[in-house]
Amino acid sequence: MTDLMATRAALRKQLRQQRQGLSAKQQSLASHALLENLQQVDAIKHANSLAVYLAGDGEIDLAPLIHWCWHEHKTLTVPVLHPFSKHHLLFLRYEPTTPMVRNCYGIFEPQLNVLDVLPVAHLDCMVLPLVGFDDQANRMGMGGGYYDRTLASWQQQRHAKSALIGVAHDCQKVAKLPVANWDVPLDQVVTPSIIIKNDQKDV
Ligand SMILES: Nc1nc2c(c(=O)[nH]1)N(C=O)[C@@H](CNc1ccc(C(=O)N[C@@H](CCC(=O)O)C(=O)O)cc1)CN2
Ligand SMILES: Nc1ncnc2c1ncn2[C@@H]1O[C@H](COP(=O)(O)OP(=O)(O)OP(=O)(O)O)[C@@H](O)[C@H]1O
Repeated sequence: MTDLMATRAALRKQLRQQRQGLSAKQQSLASHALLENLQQVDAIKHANSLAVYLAGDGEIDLAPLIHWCWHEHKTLTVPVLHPFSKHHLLFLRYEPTTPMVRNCYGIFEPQLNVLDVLPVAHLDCMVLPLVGFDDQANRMGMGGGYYDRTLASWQQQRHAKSALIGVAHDCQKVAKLPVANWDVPLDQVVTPSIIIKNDQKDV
């Protein structure tokens, strides 16, 4: 393992422990405050189709956002582990009645049905969970490279107005994240108390 990967792995472990240590009350307050901030973001307001996620591991809960999006008749998708292509994700339509199963990590995902797969190029906005971030909008995830691979292909196909928004608890912020050359920077990072815009991008 390179020094960079070892540093990232140590930081990942520490930040995951931090978010796992939040109480149910802190989680609930955070998820509602996050919704208030996300509702200020143009890319969320104007998106017709979004990718979200179903929280586990102390991740900030998107349930309030999900219910608001359904109320607004936005199309939602969530990630599903690809059945054949290792470390790749599919994005499947997610509605209140969608039959759900647990994947090998214990995370709920829609039961696989090819008719429900939405190509990533069709998504207006991707809201992804962060393990860590910095004020340059660099990201670190769970380390499986699932979002890295998804974002590499999304980057090539995305339409001009699409947006990449990372969300996290405030305690996931670090001064400077060691970045890898395959990392795709976020357009914005939103937490319960801050909205960081990436200066390098026109958002
Ligand atoms: N809510 C949510 N859904 C998501 C992701 C995510 O980060 N959050 N993913 C984002 O990528 C994908 C799943 N990726 C994951 C990658 C690693 C682990 C994990 O717990 N790894 C264990 C090792 C497990 C093992 O070896 O089998 C660990 O690190 O402790 C979980 C999910 C797709 N869905
Ligand atoms: N575009 C890509 N194609 C193939 N492999 C990749 C790509 N991007 C990343 N990887 C691999 O995936 C792993 C991801 O490690 P990294 O530290 O970037 O995780 P991460 O930032 O937590 O990402 P993720 O949220 O996607 O899990 C690395 O081993 C890397 O070699």
